[in-house]
Amino acid sequence: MSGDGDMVEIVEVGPRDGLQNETRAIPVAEKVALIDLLSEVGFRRIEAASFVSPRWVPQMAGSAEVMAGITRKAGVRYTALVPNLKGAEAAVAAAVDELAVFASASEGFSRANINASIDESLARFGPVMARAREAGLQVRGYISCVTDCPYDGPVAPEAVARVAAALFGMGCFEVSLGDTLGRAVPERVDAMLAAILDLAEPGQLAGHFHDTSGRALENVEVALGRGLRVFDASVAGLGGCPYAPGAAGNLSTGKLARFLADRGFAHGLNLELLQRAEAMAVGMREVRG
Ligand SMILES: CC(C)(COP(=O)([O-])OP(=O)([O-])OC[C@H]1O[C@@H](n2cnc3c(N)ncnc32)[C@H](O)[C@@H]1OP(=O)([O-])[O-])[C@@H](O)C(=O)NCCC(=O)NCCSC(=O)C[C@@](C)(O)CC(=O)[O-]
Repeated sequence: MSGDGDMVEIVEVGPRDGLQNETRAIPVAEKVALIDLLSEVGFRRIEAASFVSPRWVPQMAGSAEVMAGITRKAGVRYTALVPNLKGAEAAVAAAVDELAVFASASEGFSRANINASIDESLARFGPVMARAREAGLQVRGYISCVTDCPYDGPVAPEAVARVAAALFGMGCFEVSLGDTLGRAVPERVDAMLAAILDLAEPGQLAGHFHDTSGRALENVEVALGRGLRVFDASVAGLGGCPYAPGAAGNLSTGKLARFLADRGFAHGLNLELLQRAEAMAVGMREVRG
């Protein structure tokens, strides 16, 4: 398809979704340096942190220090993931610009990732939404395992639609649809999107594809065809998920930007600066083994 100059927003999630999966702790100063460089690239949103239990995801401990250390660039929103009110309080105290809550379309992953059923997790988000409203912050919703779950197998589009309806119902301004395992095939992504688009506009959705099977760009293509214009990606393809065994990195930001440009979409990123950030991210991964 041809983009005819249409703008697509790439949300950079590497500092969170990428670095959360590295095997050894990365010093705050390195995270800050990466985010500061990414801030120059042209992103409107950078997912910089997550306020989750450090026992569950030790790699994200120090998120408050990261937020305090970065040099905020005008026009960039620095966002953070929160699983509950405790996380929301910490994120608000750290002056994040946008929150993200995360649920799963499958019970197995929900239990493994946040020690709660899907309904329990949704119930926890009520107080998060109230706190966000009080702080004047918008909240993004994530749904994991939108086609496949590492524990439960294939996931029905209706299961994803049910969680999406709940997230929109509580006030999320956008829902990001996550192929957590990176094994989604375009046909099933299309069927899933068809179900969600019965209850939401394309402009309320984002695509979040991991690239385990190397088909993330095909899935982006399907989503572009369905009208989506926001996609998450990770610098140098950092990433995975600590609670999704076998999941490889996120779709690489550079790969996505080139793919979009080739199809006539605008993305607003400075590719030279992105390459510098990619080199830094690759260096962080190599140094950390
Ligand atoms: C949800 C919990 C906390 C439940 O974990 P739990 O053990 O059931 O929670 P709990 O309420 O019993 O609390 C246990 C301890 O954690 C503390 N705690 C409780 N909440 C927080 C908090 N917010 N921040 C800091 N600490 C917290 C709490 O205070 C307590 O501390 P203790 O008294 O024992 O010292 C835990 O399971 C958790 O943090 N899970 C996060 C898992 C995670 O971050 N996974 C990766 C992100 S999701 C993802 O990557 C997918 C996505 C979004 O990218 C999209 C896709 O690709 O699919």
